Amino acid sequence: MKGYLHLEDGSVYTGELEHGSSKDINGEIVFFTGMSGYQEVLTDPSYKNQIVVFTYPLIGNYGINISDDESKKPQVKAVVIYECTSQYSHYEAQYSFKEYLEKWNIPIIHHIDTRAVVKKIRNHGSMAATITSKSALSEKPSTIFEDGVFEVVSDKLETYGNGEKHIALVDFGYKKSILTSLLDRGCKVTTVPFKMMDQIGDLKPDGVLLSNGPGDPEQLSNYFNQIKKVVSAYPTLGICLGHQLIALSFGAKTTKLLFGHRGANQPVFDLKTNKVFMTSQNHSYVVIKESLKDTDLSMRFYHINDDSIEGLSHKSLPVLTAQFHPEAHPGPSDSEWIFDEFLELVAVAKGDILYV
Ligand SMILES: NC(=O)CC[C@H](N)C(=O)O
Repeated sequence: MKGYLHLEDGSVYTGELEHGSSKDINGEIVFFTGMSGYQEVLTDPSYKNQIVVFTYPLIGNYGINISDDESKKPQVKAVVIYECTSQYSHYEAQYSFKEYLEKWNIPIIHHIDTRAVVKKIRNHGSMAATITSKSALSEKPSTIFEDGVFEVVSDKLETYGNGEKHIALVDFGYKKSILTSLLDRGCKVTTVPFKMMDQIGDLKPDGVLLSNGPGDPEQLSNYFNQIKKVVSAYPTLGICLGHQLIALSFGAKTTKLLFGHRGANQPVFDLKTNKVFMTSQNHSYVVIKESLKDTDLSMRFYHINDDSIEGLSHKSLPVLTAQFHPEAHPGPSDSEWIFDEFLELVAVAKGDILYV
């Protein structure tokens, strides 16, 4: 069926719509630049309710398997691609890209000029978009988006592994790879829905990890006091949304980037080692540098392309934060050592080692 992608600025792109429902699909449109990793992107809860444009022009060629999901189902609202192949080839693949999204009733609009769409987003900023079978709309795409974070979080605590170090993983929509990164390092992990953070004390964890998650971190302002208490009490790692929430809870401010960082080759500078490494990223919001001035936080990492903050440390507490994704999936594993550094902070606090 012929389909149309309408952007907030009035531009319209024509393509082929697969499994579009009679309802128009509305959401924030963002783009991902990695050449592979589409399955992880589809299932990353941080993309909840977003319409994702894949810049790589051929999507689906290695199908969808049962092990690379980052959560139990696709989270994106819709996808925009150039060519979507049904002919996949991979020994682990179980479905084609189309079959998988059809199963979950998620629309694909393909044969869209994705280069033109991405250029538009880069100049204008991420916008609201509507995908529909109608060539003209009576109203502009709505800029009111659902608060995804309340939809992606489980309602109970769950414990995995039986390692010696016990980590409370505060769930704002965590990616499975964050959990496996801790389990692979011999930790016992209890996932704690953010609404149940008051139960962390009972767990007596050795450390806390604040996860990634969708939406504007400011929407969680009711939790800032509680987050500050938790972070002040345990060695902590914050990843992406978790990093932003730590910054806000300690008095810094965040803002929205023009079009965000979403891809697998984002270069980051580490002020501690004076080294650059490649990272996987997926975020729109960033911590404002000047807002750190009156806080006890300082910049540890920054993005080489636009100088934005990519991670923080605390002047006296064992706290480390990363705006990028050390668990990768998709993307390079160059920053996996962030988990090791966090577990060293945990070991020092436990008295297992003297200092990092
Ligand atoms: N991956 C994430 O945790 C994303 C954080 C936040 N939702 C943002 O877009 O900036």
